[in-house]
Amino acid sequence: MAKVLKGAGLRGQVAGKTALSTVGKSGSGLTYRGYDIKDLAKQCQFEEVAYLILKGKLPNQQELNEYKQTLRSLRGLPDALKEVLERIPADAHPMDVLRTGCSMLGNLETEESFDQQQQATDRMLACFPSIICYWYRYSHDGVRIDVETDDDSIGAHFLHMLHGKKSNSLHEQVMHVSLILYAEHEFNASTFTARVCASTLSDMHSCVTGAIGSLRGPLHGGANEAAMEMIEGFTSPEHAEKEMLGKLERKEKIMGFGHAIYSDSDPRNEVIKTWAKKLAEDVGDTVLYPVSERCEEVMWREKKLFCNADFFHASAYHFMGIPTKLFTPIFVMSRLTGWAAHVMEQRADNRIIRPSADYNGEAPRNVPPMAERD
Ligand SMILES: CC(=O)SCCNC(=O)CCNC(=O)[C@H](O)C(C)(C)COP(=O)(O)OP(=O)(O)OC[C@H]1O[C@@H](n2cnc3c(N)ncnc32)[C@H](O)[C@@H]1OP(=O)(O)O
Ligand SMILES: O=C([O-])CC(=O)C(=O)O
Repeated sequence: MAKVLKGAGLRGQVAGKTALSTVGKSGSGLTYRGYDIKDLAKQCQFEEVAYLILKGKLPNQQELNEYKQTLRSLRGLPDALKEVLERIPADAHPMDVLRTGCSMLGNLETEESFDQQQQATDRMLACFPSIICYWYRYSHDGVRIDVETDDDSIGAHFLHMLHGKKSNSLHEQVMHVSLILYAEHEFNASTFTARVCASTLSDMHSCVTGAIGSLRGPLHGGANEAAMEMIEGFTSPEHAEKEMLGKLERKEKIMGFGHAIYSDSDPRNEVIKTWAKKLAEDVGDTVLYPVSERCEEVMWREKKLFCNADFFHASAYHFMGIPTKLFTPIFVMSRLTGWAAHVMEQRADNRIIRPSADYNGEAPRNVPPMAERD
């Protein structure tokens, strides 16, 4: 494990301006364009929030209907992309599949000028669920699914393709909430990756491909999968408590806890936790939810570490029958809105992002001839 230097990781340094969200400001916790995340999760569908983040205002009913219709019309996949997906093995990680899928789409439907940035974004928003599920169902079940469903929302489209049947209204609602919660989060690692890429005046697909790679890691989006792998190994709250104490004793990192910006809670946790509880009741769970709650109690009691957005997402997704390895790709389906909006914001007022390094290597020296080297 690398040694963590004080002040490392650009912590606390302002790296640019954004009008998209505030994270960890006192009072409201997390806002998208001034709206509190809790109000958005209670009152809106994901497509409304995507519209807000990308276009700067909440849509009226007609604008929302038209936007959803546009997204529905963009769900299909080109044959060349399907061929690539069919060649990726079943044991590949779906984040790698999505990274390749995004990059391939950029070859087939290249963003030729920045005038096409909204179009390129809408296309990815509409077809990323198709990419994930087409590959997953082909490589795991051997079926070539129809990705052009008439489902109303992105979340329902995803669940329909994954399970081969329409989702129920509870699950569709949870998908709206989850996708809203994950949509945008200021200068997190994957968004910053996208902005650095955008600052070179690169294309939208390159920015998003890089961001997918950053989100994949367990210290960022990959934590929801790592949290699931941990909690499903616990058979009871008592067992969870014993194991968690052991992990803390051994100074192991516990995925789904802690945050680089929030200091005492992540406002998204309270929201997704409520829905995880509803889903637990819906499926009659008596283990996973109580185990998750006990993990939360132990971490707070022992270390004052709180659940971040990822922890209760794990059990919520699990109760909806979503395979663990598809958890982080769902994060992508949502965060794409934030990434693309940041790329647009960067392009609108750009200077190449190029920080300086504090050199701590060798002093200047001569290149020795080959015969004199060790
Ligand atoms: C949607 C998202 O991306 S949310 C983040 C998802 N990631 C995770 O859940 C991974 C687990 N969490 C972590 O690794 C970290 O908390 C991060 C990466 C989120 C933030 O990292 P940092 O800002 O460097 O953490 P921070 O400086 O607050 O850590 C303070 C101390 O708490 C410890 N700590 C922080 N998180 C954890 C954790 N999850 N488990 C155990 N200890 C932890 C650190 O080791 C550190 O201890 P030390 O001072 O003895 O070295
Ligand atoms: O902001 C961060 O560092 C990580 C995070 O919670 C997110 O990207 O949603």
